[in-house]
Amino acid sequence: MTARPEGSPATEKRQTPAAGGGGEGQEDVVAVPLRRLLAYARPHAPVLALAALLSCMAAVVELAQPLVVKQVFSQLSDSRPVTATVLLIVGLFLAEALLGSVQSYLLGRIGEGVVLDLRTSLVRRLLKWPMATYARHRSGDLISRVSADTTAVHGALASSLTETLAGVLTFAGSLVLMLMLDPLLLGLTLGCLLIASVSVFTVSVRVMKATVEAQRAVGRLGAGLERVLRAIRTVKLSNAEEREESALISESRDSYLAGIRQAKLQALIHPVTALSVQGSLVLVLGIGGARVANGTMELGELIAFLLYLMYLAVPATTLFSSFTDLQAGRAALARVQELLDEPLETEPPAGPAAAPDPEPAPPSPARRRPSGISLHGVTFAYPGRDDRPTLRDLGFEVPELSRTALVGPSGAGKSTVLSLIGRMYDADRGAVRLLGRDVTRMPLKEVRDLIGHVEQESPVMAGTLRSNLTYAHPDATDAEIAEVLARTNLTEFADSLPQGLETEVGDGGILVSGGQRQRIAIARMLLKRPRILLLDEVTSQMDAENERLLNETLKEAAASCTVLVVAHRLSTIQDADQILVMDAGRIIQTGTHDHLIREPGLYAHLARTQLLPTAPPQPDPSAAAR
Ligand SMILES: Nc1ncnc2c1ncn2[C@@H]1O[C@H](COP(=O)(O)OP(=O)(O)OP(=O)(O)O)[C@@H](O)[C@H]1O
Repeated sequence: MTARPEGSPATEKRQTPAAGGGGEGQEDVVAVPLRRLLAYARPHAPVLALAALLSCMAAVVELAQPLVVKQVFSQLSDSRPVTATVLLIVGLFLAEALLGSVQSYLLGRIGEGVVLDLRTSLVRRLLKWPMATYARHRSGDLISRVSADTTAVHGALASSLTETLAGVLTFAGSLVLMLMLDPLLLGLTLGCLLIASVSVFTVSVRVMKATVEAQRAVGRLGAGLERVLRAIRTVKLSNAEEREESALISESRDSYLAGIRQAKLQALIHPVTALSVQGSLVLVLGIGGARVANGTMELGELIAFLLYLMYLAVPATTLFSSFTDLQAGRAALARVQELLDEPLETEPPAGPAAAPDPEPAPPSPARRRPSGISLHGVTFAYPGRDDRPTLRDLGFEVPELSRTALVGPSGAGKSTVLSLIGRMYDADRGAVRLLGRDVTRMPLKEVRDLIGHVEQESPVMAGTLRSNLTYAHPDATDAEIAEVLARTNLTEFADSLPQGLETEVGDGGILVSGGQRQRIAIARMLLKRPRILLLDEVTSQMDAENERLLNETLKEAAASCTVLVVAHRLSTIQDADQILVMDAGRIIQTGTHDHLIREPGLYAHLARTQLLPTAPPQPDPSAAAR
């Protein structure tokens, strides 16, 4: 498969506008509707209800306090004892503190629970996307959405939403009691708060935009870092550190600038709210004081009203700032939701196990055994390249328990054929069959259980040598491991490692050589004992001795499984049972090595260029076509 670093221009070109990770930032800010945010809190409804109940109780306790204070003033003016009433106030303070603390713990729990739910759903779905979807997203941005954006949702739910709930209760209660105390003073207070509300609403929309910009910039920073770290050798060998450094710093700066914009806007909210409350305080003091002086209002009433006004200040500030946090959380959830909405790999409809499909083409006279792998009329174009199919009406059969080689020039589509066999992609037309069954009618797990695919990049994952070897067969015994190590000439290597099989091989197999990496990847698939073994250019980094040994191993493997090997070096596949020659998405020649080197065509041409003995030179017929 042609190596395609994520985030390369080709993948960015196909990125949808809403994908969010790549150099966007100019598209409209999206936010999920509030009900969708609330839907995530639904599974925690019982705890939420308890928190709401405690909120109500705290609000009632808080709202009762000014009334009791008013009572103290009345008792004092009537020269009655106030001890019991003062004790009641202290009790109310303690009760409010206790209720507040339990409520805050419950809300924190709900927030964490929602984040856990979101991350669980994300992780479950992320690993089940079709390959084309991964190409549309950048890994670093995905990581940022799973970590940073879900945390922002936590902020919106745990603090904003729930603080809003508590704030609304105290706010509404205060308003009702203030109305009962003095409707005129309440009217003045509401006038001031209205001005604040309009300004806060205007600011909060801009805060949301700035938040989204900051989140996107963090996503791009993650994606950029991931891209650079993955290819750190190339970066160093290309002397590109400074270029990459300034690109990464520029992403950090974008995030910083958006963060500063956000901080500036949020900083406006507090003074606007405080000023409106202070403005109403001055008005109430002035007008209320005058009315107390002329005897139309009691001092206790004015003090109670002022206390309610102070109570109003806290929920008003909380409400206004929670509103902006809520907007930010909705925007973050939109980025998370976008990933959750991506479709998963398609499974066949559940039903009785599919019987082998009738083979459409009559078996070829040369076919001695049933097909291990067969492709019929397969046409396939990568997403976004519909006008240029990579495979065109391609067909071939690989008899079961045989060794077939697929050869052809670079870009002919060999790795793509292997991808279709493993259902990394589905054919646009035609059928891919494994052991007589259409892969699209088999459960994905079954397809992948049947197959052992050693990819061209022979990935070695961060972890120990043992974890790498047993990745596809976690229950492998030590004896089985020792056997495959011997078959892939890795025994000496494993013994030479400081902690043997338990030695860490580094992220991406950075601590092993290219040839060792390829042999580890092959050993991993041999340990799996698949019925179909696919090998994609897996000897490219091996020395001649290891290549010879591997060929022996593959010959042995063909006694128990069907082997399809993609190779550039024809010397490695001369004794294959069948050779398929591929060019521009089609099979153009089929036969054994001895047969093909005598036939004028691409194979003989390739053999000559690799200095293999051939029949007398023939013109290359495909050269004209290509
Ligand atoms: N994920 C992808 N998205 C889009 N195009 C792709 C993708 N992978 C491969 N291609 C394109 O499909 C064509 C065939 O690629 P493929 O990797 O199958 O060729 P190949 O014969 O295996 O080449 P090589 O011998 O160099 O590995 C190439 O033109 C390649 O650019």
